[in-house]
Amino acid sequence: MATCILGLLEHPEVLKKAQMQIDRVVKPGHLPDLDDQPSLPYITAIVKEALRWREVTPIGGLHTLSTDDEYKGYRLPAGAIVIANVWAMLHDENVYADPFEFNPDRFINPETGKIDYSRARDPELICFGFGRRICPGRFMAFESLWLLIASLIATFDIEKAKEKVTLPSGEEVERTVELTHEYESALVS
Ligand code: HEM
Repeated sequence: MATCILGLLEHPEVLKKAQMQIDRVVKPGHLPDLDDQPSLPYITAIVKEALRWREVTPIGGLHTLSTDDEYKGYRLPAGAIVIANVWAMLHDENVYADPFEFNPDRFINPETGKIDYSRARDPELICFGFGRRICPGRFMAFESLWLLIASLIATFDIEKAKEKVTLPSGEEVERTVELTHEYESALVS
């Protein structure tokens, strides 16, 4: 959620586009629900991009090999610890153009406006781990995030917090609070 708010804070045009899609699809006075998901691909793209851009588990889970293995000519003995570099996979510029940009449009086909993973791989295939020990909570996690983010976008504007400051000259000015790791944002209903 925090990642998503940060991305929307830095990209007001993404927030506007998402709000316009919600306004077109969801009846006035209602919040988006999971039945609306197929008609709200831009919200889905925002959630996917949040999961990719600042992934929750950059090095996934640690696993131990139960038998000897080989990968690209490297011998991997039983007992070795294997760590999947999820961060590198989700920031590979061969798969995600401009990987450090928060850009949900990478998952949208410009012609159809629908979700399209042919230009950028679905981050869900990576960020929840792999194989037998893949995250069993991934469906619940994705749907909950989707509902939260869709509801947030439907009901609030997200802007940088503003503060009033008195300069040494006595003049009062309004400035935006800068983004740091302790960033602040303002939700405006
Ligand atoms: C955005 C949210 C989440 C992310 C990014 C995430 C990611 C992950 C990752 C990367 C693993 C390790 C997979 C591996 O070892 O290869 C994992 C394991 C696990 N996750 Fe999640 N998870 C999320 C939410 C949840 C939720 C909501 C639940 C439960 C309701 C959950 C339950 C579990 C459990 C039980 C494991 C251990 C599975 C095992 O070792 O067999 N996760 N998760």
